[in-house]
Amino acid sequence: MIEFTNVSKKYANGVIGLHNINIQIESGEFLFVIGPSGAGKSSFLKMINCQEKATGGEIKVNGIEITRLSRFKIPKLRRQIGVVFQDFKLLKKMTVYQNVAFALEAIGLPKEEVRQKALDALTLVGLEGKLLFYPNQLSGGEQQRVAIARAIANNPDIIIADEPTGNLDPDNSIQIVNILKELNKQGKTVIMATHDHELIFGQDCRVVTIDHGTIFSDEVRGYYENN
Ligand SMILES: Nc1ncnc2c1ncn2[C@@H]1O[C@H](COP(=O)(O)OP(=O)(O)OP(=O)(O)O)[C@@H](O)[C@H]1O
Repeated sequence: MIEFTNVSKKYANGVIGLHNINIQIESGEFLFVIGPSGAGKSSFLKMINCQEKATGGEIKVNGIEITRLSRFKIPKLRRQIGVVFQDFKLLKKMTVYQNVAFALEAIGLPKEEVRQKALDALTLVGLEGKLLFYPNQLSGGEQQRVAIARAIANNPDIIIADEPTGNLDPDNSIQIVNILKELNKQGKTVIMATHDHELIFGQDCRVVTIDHGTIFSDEVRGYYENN
């Protein structure tokens, strides 16, 4: 479970990114986070893996209070959380396989486990036939699928996706959401920020709207039922 209690984020330059956020996200939920540009969606996601630290309030992830976590304990938290970004963040000089394997090697897994986990993750996203391709030989949708494989390869409980479809056309966007929904069916908590209202129409999921750094609405099935 992820639990925010009175969470605020004031950046060093004085800008308020988040103000008094209270929310509980159960394990196994699929949550869309929507809101206009600058609303605080990325700030909200960055709190969960300590990419940014809250300046007020408390955040618990699977029972652990993370706002005052020492920097030595952050890697352990991050191993529970897979992150997917809008711009894929793939390493250009590495193949599809190497991009996923590299992330697993970096946490010190043995070679055989790296191989198995990388192949399993790439198979799950349908890229087992493109292991030796380089990112610039792939479509945007395929590149994002590599990034998802990298995020899930070590079997995290939680997936955070910050505008993962922001650079993709509608068909590829749907495909990415379908992969995230499949991962959610397998038990993972998925939190996805998006600008794209069209994409979430008809999706039977909880939708949280953030505006001016606060939670403006939190609809368990509202979007689905009203649209
Ligand atoms: N590192 C930072 N330093 C200072 N201000 C920041 C920083 N990161 C974000 N902000 C500010 O915090 C507010 C919320 O930004 P955030 O990136 O969380 O919004 P967002 O909803 O994700 O926007 P977008 O949809 O455009 O990505 C904005 O006013 C932004 O300028």
